[in-house]
Amino acid sequence: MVASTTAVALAAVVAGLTSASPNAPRTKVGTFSLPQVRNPGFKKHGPAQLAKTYVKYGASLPDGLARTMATFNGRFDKRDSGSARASPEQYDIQYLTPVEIGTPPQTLNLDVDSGSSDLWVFSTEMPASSVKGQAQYDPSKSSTAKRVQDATWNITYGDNSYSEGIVYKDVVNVGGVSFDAQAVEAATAVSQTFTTDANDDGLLGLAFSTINTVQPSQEKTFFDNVASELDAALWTADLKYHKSGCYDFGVIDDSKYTGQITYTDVDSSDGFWMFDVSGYGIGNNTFQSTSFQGIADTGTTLAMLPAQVVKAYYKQVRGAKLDNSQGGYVFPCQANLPSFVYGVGNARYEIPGQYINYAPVDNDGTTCFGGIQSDAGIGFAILGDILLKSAFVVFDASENVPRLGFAKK
Ligand SMILES: O=C(c1ccc(-c2ccco2)nc1O)N(Cc1ccccn1)C1CC1
Repeated sequence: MVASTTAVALAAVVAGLTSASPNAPRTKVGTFSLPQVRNPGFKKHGPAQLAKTYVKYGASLPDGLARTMATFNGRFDKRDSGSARASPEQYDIQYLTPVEIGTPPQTLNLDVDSGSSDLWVFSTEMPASSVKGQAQYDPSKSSTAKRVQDATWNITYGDNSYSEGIVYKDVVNVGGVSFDAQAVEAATAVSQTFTTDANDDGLLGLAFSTINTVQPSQEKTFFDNVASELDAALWTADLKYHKSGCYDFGVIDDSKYTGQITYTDVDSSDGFWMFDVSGYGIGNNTFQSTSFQGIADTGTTLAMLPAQVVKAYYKQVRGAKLDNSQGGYVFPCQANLPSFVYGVGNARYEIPGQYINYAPVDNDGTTCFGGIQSDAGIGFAILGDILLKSAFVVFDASENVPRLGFAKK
């Protein structure tokens, strides 16, 4: 998570889930074929398959089988998937997604962040002076909130923003997918960068639970808690340039991308969705097959790439310069920016030059800040929103080795 400067958010509207009415008139369809696709989330389970057969033919379950199924406390009940809107703040600094917490539900707009693993929220447990317009989680108004005694958390992000607090377990619903004992990390203090972002009510971390900061007992991310109930243990990000996108859970919506999804293995040993970028290209110049490690981070606004790559990019931009007072490369706002191509395996994905003109740094819009900046000092590249919004991205934890999928759209 590293948002950058000023932010004015759009009100987030929950993307309603629609489904065809079961009583819709049946039209004669003649013949149709349903290509069989492997369900990536299918888990072989003999008793469940046998139980489904008994239920399908209306037979009652034999006692032993009924007991076996009962031990799975509904784990084999209706499978699940969900969809939640991701609304951009000004300059797409970050995307906010409505999340319902507690009973009755309290809706907070959270920054879905694949670069961190804490679900933390502005709360009534923090001083009023730190709250400037954000919605606050009030556990005293939730009949299902339970304090996790002696649990605390604190997290510092790459832009030196930080937050800390205490922990409750409560019901959390994201786009229709619900978990009834999610660790909700109620802030007791946040840095000024969070206080000044009036529309961001907290973060929903979707990196790996190994870097969750709750102590003394680490907590699981929302995704890790619901993964076993989803039709497939994956979620997808369809972020867009200057308009609302969508996070889906448990399903790959084939209407949201074109062509094939290219998958690449993830090294989650640092807790991030880290993978190998296979190379890069600038505009129509030859693709450079020089690979580097990067993480897919929906919570970081910009694309932080190896210094040599960034230098080569801005060499193609007349008037571009590294301005340390601004904290990175700037250029004349009228500059005609080349596109940037990144490789995943043999696939190539293009970021239009327009996406790389991030925002003006001055009031008269003369000088603009680049959407591609150097990853110097971080230790790996960060493929943030500037880059992710040019693709449909699958965060897939359905197999032993997690993987990322990228597709054009
Ligand atoms: O802000 C974070 C970030 C996220 C989570 C944690 C963390 C510490 C403990 C648990 O999670 N620490 C970070 O620093 N960026 C982005 C970034 C950008 C620029 C410089 C450094 N980083 C992590 C994803 C890479």
